[in-house]
Amino acid sequence: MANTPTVLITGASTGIGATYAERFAQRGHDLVLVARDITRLNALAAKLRAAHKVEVTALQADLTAPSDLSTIEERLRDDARIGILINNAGMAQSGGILQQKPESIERLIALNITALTRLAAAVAPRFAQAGAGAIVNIGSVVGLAPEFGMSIYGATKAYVQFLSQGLRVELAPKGVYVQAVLPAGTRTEIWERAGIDINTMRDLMDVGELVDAALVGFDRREPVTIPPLSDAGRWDALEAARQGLLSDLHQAHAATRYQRAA
Ligand SMILES: NC(=O)C1=CN([C@@H]2O[C@H](COP(=O)(O)OP(=O)(O)OC[C@H]3O[C@@H](n4cnc5c(N)ncnc54)[C@H](OP(=O)(O)O)[C@@H]3O)[C@@H](O)[C@H]2O)C=CC1
Ligand SMILES: CC(=O)[C@H](N)C(=O)O
Repeated sequence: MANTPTVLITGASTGIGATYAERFAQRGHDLVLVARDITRLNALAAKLRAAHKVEVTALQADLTAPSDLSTIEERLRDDARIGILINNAGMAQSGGILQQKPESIERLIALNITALTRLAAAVAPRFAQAGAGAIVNIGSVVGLAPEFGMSIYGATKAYVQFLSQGLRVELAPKGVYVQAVLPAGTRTEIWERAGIDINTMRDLMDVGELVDAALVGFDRREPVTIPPLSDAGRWDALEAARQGLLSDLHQAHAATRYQRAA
């Protein structure tokens, strides 16, 4: 695989995805940009070609639409130049489960879970075969916090984190790098799209700062990168507690505390 492989970025028309596109173009990577708004994608592609002399392909796709998703899967399977997947496209919802309609739940899961998983699964065999490649999945700190009251969105992001950690276990021995990035609130259009007034949000991170931090983690080959977390030991402690709990599970018998007194 090339030293500067082509990067396929989903949700690249704005926000975190568009910023990844700029940063990878600055590094000299050719790009494949995916989103629904082809006008915005074409404008970004033209700007990046002119500024950085890289090849940029814009692909219009609604990743919740089965035929569009299949097209992007095919591209990931077949285009051997693509060596990095930034699985970024995602959406949020305002409110908890009592506020959601079946269609909006369906769409959220289709984009945040199904599309992200299928794209990773499409590219993984080729990367594993090549013994190289990187899959970056954008989760959220909301996936760590059921307390935030965004249960469905948070659950999709907890899934992204679990999937990323699992894929790392499966694919790292085959030379494939998998990173989960967990941003906290970041200044992008996601808030407005979810019907949340951005002016009600305090302390949002600038999107450039977020992506630059995520790329520090990428360059270090971190499994999980949490840009707003100062003390890395906090994450390590959480992981150690989880591992400790696993080692205390005994499958053959219910724990004594669940056994009825005879
Ligand atoms: N901003 C934040 O506070 C945080 C964001 N995140 C995560 O980061 C990721 C990016 O978010 P952010 O940049 O903020 O969001 P934005 O809303 O700014 O951008 C979302 C991107 O995804 C694309 N997109 C949305 N729906 C679809 C679809 N059905 N098919 C294809 N592309 C789609 C949009 O393009 P188009 O409309 O052209 O299709 C756009 O390019 C998401 O996964 C989000 O959950 C995580 C934590 C915090
Ligand atoms: C809307 C949100 O909650 C945000 N995208 C996040 O994940 O923090």
